[in-house]
Amino acid sequence: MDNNNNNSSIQDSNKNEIGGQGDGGDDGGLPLVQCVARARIPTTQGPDIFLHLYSNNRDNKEHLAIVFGEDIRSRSLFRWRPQETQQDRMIRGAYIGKLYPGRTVADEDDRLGLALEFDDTTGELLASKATTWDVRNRTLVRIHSECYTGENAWSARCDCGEQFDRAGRLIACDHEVASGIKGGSGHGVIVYLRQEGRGIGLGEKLKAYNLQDLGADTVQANLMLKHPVDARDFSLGKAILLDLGIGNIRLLTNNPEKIKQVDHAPLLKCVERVPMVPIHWTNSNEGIDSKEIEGYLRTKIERMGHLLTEPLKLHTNVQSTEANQTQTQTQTQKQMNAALSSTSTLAI
Ligand SMILES: Nc1nc2c(ncn2[C@@H]2O[C@H](COP(=O)(O)OP(=O)(O)OP(=O)(O)O)[C@@H](O)[C@H]2O)c(=O)[nH]1
Ligand SMILES: [Zn+2]
Repeated sequence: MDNNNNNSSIQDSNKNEIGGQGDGGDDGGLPLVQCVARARIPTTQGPDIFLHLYSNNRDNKEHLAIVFGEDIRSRSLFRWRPQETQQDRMIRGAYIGKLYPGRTVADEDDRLGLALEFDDTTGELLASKATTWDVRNRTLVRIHSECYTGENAWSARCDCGEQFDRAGRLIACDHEVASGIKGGSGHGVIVYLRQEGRGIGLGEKLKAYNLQDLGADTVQANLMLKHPVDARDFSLGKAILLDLGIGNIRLLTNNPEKIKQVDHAPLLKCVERVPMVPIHWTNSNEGIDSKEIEGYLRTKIERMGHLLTEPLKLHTNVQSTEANQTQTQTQTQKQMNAALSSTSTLAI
């Protein structure tokens, strides 16, 4: 295909900075997302991944998609833009195959013998089986919420960093022997949403941690700070998945609310839940082991309905822990209520 001609015939496409969703179907009120740039990242773990950076019309945060599989293509990234050159497209990451020194054409990969095709009128990528992941495939997906402490500060208060690593390993492998889980065989997506602290931000999460050290659980701490238990919104994640041409999700989660929220019929369907069992539960020599994480998991199971069925191996006896917790929490609640009503020191 002569891509320069193609370019001139699609001047009307992509008039807006922010593009449409997925295969162009009804987006049912989802935010508009636009993949701004994509690049190949060779990893220390094995496979190359393709990092996608998104803008959107809901917030000004840089949400990300970590894509395993070169053929999972962002529709908004690949769509032809008026007047752009093949070099522009390669720089944005809208190329097939791999870049190499001296490459001049984005839409064709001579080495693979493959070429992308586009609608002459709209500039939309025409997804063919040879070049593009099929929207009907069941795709392993993790929708991950940012957690600075768990990902960068070696926190043993939560398992976010561990879950992030594990999601990548599961997507890369065919089959995880220890759990029997069928992997993604190199195809899948980790959507990385910038909703730190279940949406309350890092500063507020740190305050919540101090309340937890004073005896509150994660749910109580959020409520004491006058935040919802979970302030997250997964609609940006859905819009990103649709933009990537994903239709059937095998969702890595224990969170029933996430399963409910991710469905967006008829375009996006959670066809399977793949459990995220803490590594320490299956191998006591590995994974995070701390009394804080046990409290965190306990609260998830007992107060947030997370689908974790393994018995908790608490550092202390379950019943006495519950009794102690109730006592401490009552005390803390009283102290906190008093503090909240009499002074502004804990006000947000
Ligand atoms: N407010 C608050 N946020 C937390 C706390 N611990 C972890 N987080 C945040 O929780 C988010 C991770 O969500 P989780 O509820 O742990 O897990 P999930 O993603 O809902 O569920 P899974 O898919 O099963 O992992 C990240 O944004 C973390 O920053 C906490 O104690 N308080
Ligand atoms: Zn975390």
